[in-house]
Amino acid sequence: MDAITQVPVPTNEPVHSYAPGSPERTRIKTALGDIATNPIDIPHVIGGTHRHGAGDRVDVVQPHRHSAVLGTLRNATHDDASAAIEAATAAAPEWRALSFDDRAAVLLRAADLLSGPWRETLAAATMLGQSKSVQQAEIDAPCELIDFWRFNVHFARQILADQPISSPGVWNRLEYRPLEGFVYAITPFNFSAIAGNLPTAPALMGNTVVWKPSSSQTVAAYWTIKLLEAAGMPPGVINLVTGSGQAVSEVALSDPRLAGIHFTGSTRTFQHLWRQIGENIGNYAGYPRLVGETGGKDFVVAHTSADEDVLRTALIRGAFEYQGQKCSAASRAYVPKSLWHRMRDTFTAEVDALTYGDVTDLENFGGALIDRRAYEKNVAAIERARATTGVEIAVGGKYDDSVGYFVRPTVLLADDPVDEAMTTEYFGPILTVHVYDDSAPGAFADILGAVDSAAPYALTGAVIADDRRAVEAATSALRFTAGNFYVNDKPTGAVVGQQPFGGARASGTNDKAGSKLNLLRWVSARTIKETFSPATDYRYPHMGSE
Ligand SMILES: NC(=O)c1ccc[n+]([C@@H]2O[C@H](COP(=O)([O-])OP(=O)(O)OC[C@H]3O[C@@H](n4cnc5c(N)ncnc54)[C@H](O)[C@@H]3O)[C@@H](O)[C@H]2O)c1
Ligand SMILES: N[C@@H](CCC=O)C(=O)O
Repeated sequence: MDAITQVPVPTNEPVHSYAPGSPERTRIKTALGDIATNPIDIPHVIGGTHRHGAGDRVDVVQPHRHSAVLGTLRNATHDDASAAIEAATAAAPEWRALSFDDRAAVLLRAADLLSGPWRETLAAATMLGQSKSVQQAEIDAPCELIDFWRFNVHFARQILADQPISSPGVWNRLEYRPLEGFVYAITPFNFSAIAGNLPTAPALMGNTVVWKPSSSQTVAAYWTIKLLEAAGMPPGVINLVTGSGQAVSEVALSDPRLAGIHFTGSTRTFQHLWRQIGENIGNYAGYPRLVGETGGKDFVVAHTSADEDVLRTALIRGAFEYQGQKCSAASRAYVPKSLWHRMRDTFTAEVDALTYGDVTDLENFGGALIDRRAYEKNVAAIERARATTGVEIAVGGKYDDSVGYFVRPTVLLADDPVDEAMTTEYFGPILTVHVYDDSAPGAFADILGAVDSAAPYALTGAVIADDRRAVEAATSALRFTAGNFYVNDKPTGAVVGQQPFGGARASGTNDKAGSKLNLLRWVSARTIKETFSPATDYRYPHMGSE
């Protein structure tokens, strides 16, 4: 008989320190050596078969040492895309017929494997392939992905338990069916955890998936699918196709069976996909669910009462960890003049001292930008700032791509609160500060208005203030300016189960990855009403004669 089970109560995966002398430091060095010296011929994984398609070959390199090749992928062709969709379709009946517990067990086992023997493999692949410091890789590839897998199971169980009431003689039930068709997961370069979550969240809810990771993240993506196989994920449930995704979208977006897109990446790409789907809307069996978490121009606004050390730390960690390549990274700051005068020298000296370099040297704070395109975009932003009246480079502004795609942590000062540098996502280590005159009456309220209206995004933001009235004013004035709002903290580093993550406006559909809200997008509920004493006469009592 089927039991009503309870899934394990999740807790956040502890973050290892990798301090000198720690056992994890020894283990990660071994894993880094293994991955760096064994380049992979990366296959597509379709219906459980590892196959090398006929598409162009693309090298995946270490961004901080671009001569070092970690592997070679192939751009998926139309044939590869069709095969992946067919494999997902073929696997669907058996996968959705499995009990929730059976599906959940695959992800819980994957989480345990990642917490144990697979931990350093995924962390090292993320360090080398995406140029993350060991600390940044640790909070991503093992910890956040483990949390996604464990917490999603817990939240999914809550969804299944959410049932309607029943009146006497009736039993009402909600059946949480998977979507009819396949889900297309398209994932970004910057988080291996997001890459692992986007295909697995719909799979947990009973869907089968075509997964197209970012080319730059494909080494870690490959290890993720190997890990899922080791955890018992049946063939065809998640089908990995590599490369640019152009051909995959041409096939997937014109397939009537497309049931949903689970996307994280730039606003531009998501809008492109949305437009294509709009154009094809009459051709689908239903209305594809579109879930997209996209760009940001994330802010820190400081009040006159802000603690200088708190503000400095929030700015440095928020803007320059992972070279500013988090969608949540602080990239515009509003600092009162009275405070800026006191903190400028210490702040710029600390920024100047940040070390970016080869991430295998664990003493470094950060690494390089992901690729040449990102490097050139940030170099152009710096040179534009240098040439623009009213914009000053307070610190940084240097770059060098001879070995890796390195851009120094840079702080710009912009007189104009709507200068391009205050409104455009550069996705690199550039923080623009606007210093406002806090001696004028109503200055804080005015600056909150500027924060709200400057950029089209609404992803993350922070207020730094000790005066409670300022905290309240910012929380209220910026209600729609960020989907993740922080008080006296940096705007990055959301933890699954603690700060559900996502933003609105141009930043996405705000479906909060790693929460119940996201999982609900991957089910289509059926209401079942069963009547135990059905009516046998159509006439109502009021129809009787007096
Ligand atoms: N809001 C969030 O949760 C969040 C999280 C991480 C990153 N981001 C955003 O992601 C961006 C950086 O990531 P990126 O450079 O990987 O973004 P991107 O849009 O360039 O790429 C994202 C993914 O889309 C793929 N892609 C691009 N065109 C495609 C097409 N026509 N068909 C299929 N796939 C296609 C890419 O290959 C990649 O896998 C930033 O804007 C950042 O803010 C947002
Ligand atoms: N969830 C991450 C950001 C993900 C986007 O890149 C954070 O909160 O810093």
